[in-house]
Amino acid sequence: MTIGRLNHVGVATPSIERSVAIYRDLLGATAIGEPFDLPAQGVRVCFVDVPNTQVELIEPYDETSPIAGFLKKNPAGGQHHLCFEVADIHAAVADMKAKGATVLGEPRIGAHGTPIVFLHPRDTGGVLIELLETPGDHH
Ligand SMILES: CC[C@H](C(=O)O)C(=O)SCCNC(=O)CCNC(=O)[C@H](O)C(C)(C)COP(=O)(O)OP(=O)(O)OC[C@H]1O[C@@H](n2cnc3c(N)ncnc32)[C@H](O)[C@@H]1OP(=O)(O)O
Ligand SMILES: [Co+2]
Repeated sequence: MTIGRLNHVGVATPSIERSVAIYRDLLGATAIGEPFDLPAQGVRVCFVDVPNTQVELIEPYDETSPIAGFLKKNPAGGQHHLCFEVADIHAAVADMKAKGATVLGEPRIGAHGTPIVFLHPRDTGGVLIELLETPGDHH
């Protein structure tokens, strides 16, 4: 497996609305999508498009969200994960497992509508890594 393009940087926030105001008003972002719920993944999501990648703003969907613990430790929010594209998510999972990394759960459909999986931060130098099967084309 080889990681490819940095698809997005995940940023956890207690309030997508407040974070959108920061990226729009302070940082001058001009391509901010509409927030949307992803209950199956326990988050509300909003994409800030920048050249070559995206900031993926994520807010807990409810108290069972996988990012609830992170926000308890980091109440103001913060950098949460990096997402790299891979050609084949199943081959990537097999390769990661063969190399002894902990793959969290099974590949499932993420916010881009393609299969994703996460590697445990303990195997990746303390950085939560998401692998995403490359969408058909880059827009
Ligand atoms: C899928 C939709 C969307 C997309 O792109 O399509 C998303 O990206 S949604 C993103 C939210 N979903 C996930 O993050 C799913 C995968 N994450 C998990 O399963 C958990 O967050 C996990 C296992 C990484 C951590 O779970 P939790 O925080 O409940 O457990 P611990 O507090 O015990 O953490 C264990 C250990 O990991 C460290 N940790 C936790 N979160 C992070 C992080 N974001 N980056 C780096 N390190 C992290 C935590 O500090 C603990 O370390 P330790 O030294 O053991 O204290
Ligand atoms: Co993500």
